[in-house]
Amino acid sequence: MMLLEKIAKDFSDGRQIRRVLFPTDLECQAGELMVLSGPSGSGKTTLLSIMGLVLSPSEGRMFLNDQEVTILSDEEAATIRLQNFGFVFQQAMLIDGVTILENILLSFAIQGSRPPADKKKKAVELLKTLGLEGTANMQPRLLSGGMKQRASIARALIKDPSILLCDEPTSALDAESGQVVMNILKRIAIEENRVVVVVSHDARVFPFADRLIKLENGMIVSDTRESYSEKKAYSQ
Ligand SMILES: Nc1ncnc2c1ncn2[C@@H]1O[C@H](COP(=O)(O)OP(=O)(O)OP(=O)(O)O)[C@@H](O)[C@H]1O
Repeated sequence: MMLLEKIAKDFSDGRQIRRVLFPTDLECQAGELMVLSGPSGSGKTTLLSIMGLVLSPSEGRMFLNDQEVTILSDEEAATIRLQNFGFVFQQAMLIDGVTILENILLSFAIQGSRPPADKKKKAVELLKTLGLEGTANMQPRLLSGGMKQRASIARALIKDPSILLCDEPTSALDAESGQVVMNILKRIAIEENRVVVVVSHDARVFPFADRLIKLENGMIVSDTRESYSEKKAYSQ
């Protein structure tokens, strides 16, 4: 589904060029939860940003459903991104002053179009599946951190993306809310057959991983696909 071939990234500070991601091969499959872990500065967010077509690699090729996306113009890449990707961040980043439902449908407003009626229905259904029934007309400030994060997952899923990329989705949450969020992300991967990639340095999310990848100094140092899910779940 998503294939990275020798993807590398260099950053320049104007004087020096520094390689922060060394040539990386990676294939991401639908139907499993992939966790990218590693110490601070190891290149997790850089890799996730390249996967989400937010950042261009310095070298290598990337394919999405057999289409090479590394040769696309910025505009074409943006279209592919809108069609295929959903993003969840450390902070839910909901807009205050508008309701949860309006937050979920915001991308349609940004594009200048009215949300189609079926999307409103879908947003309400998503809220229900995510345990947020009854919150559609509430303001974000009335929700707990965990509820806000679940609303941000609904926002990411409204366009039915085949790939969901999450950067530290539990690190602002308490253990219990983090567990709820990880269970949801795992279900989204397995039952809805999507690619779900979670960047986290939090060992408590590792038991949820179907595939656990560790990065160190811009390199994948381990890639394990074993039944972490049967091990101890997210706990204190
Ligand atoms: N825009 C940029 N310009 C220059 N250097 C950058 C830029 N973005 C990231 N870096 C550097 O690239 C390296 C990898 O950063 P990255 O954010 O991918 O690591 P990370 O593993 O996600 O870290 P953390 O867990 O702290 O978020 C770091 O040394 C960082 O300073």
